[in-house]
Amino acid sequence: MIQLSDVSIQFEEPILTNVSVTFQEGKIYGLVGANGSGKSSVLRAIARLIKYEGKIEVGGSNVTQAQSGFQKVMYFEHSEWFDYNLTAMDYLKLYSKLWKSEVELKEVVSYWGMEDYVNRKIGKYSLGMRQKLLLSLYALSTSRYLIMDEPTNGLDKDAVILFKQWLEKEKVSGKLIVFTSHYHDTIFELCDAVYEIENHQLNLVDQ
Ligand SMILES: Nc1ncnc2c1ncn2[C@@H]1O[C@H](COP(=O)(O)OP(=O)(O)OP(=O)(O)O)[C@@H](O)[C@H]1O
Repeated sequence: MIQLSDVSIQFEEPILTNVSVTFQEGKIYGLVGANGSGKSSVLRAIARLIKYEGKIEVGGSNVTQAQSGFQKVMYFEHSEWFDYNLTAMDYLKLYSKLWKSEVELKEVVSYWGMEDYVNRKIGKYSLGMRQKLLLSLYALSTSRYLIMDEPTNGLDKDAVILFKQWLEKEKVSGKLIVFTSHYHDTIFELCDAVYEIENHQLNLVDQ
């Protein structure tokens, strides 16, 4: 469970004001909103990367006080976070160790079709290639809480199909997934619930 209780986020302007919502394991949640409405900020708050007021509990533990230490949620915001001098294989090995993954690296590389470039430096990848690497890090994560910012960014249609298949498998295994995307993304078909950020609130959208 991820539970936001009376959460407010504010920069120069308010982003969220006194929002309470609960996300359950084994379900997929979508988050939409206008550009700049605060979608990424909500995910960053859940991942404890920014300050907020109120309480955010992940799996029952209180994370009101941002603390370093074990990162319970899996959040890799976007492919610009990669060090372009490293290779996909460097990251796959690192995440496999960090999350004590039992998934074979070979399987992940093959699922996302990264065989041809897995040992090349990330700086030479296209946007879609970097995004497949980013998604493959989620596939290695053993976290029950997958928080994703625009996961289909840069993917071609075949890769979107792979992503949808993978996401459904993760859901069936009991994971809780929250992702943001833009209004017309077909991945919202997979969601158990979609919320829209409007007027600093999270409003449930009729699907
Ligand atoms: N670290 C920060 N300091 C100050 N303002 C910030 C910071 N991060 C985000 N903002 C502001 O908060 C607002 C929400 O930004 P955020 O990136 O969460 O929106 P978003 O809904 O994800 O946008 P987009 O759809 O364009 O990706 C924006 O006005 C942005 O300028």
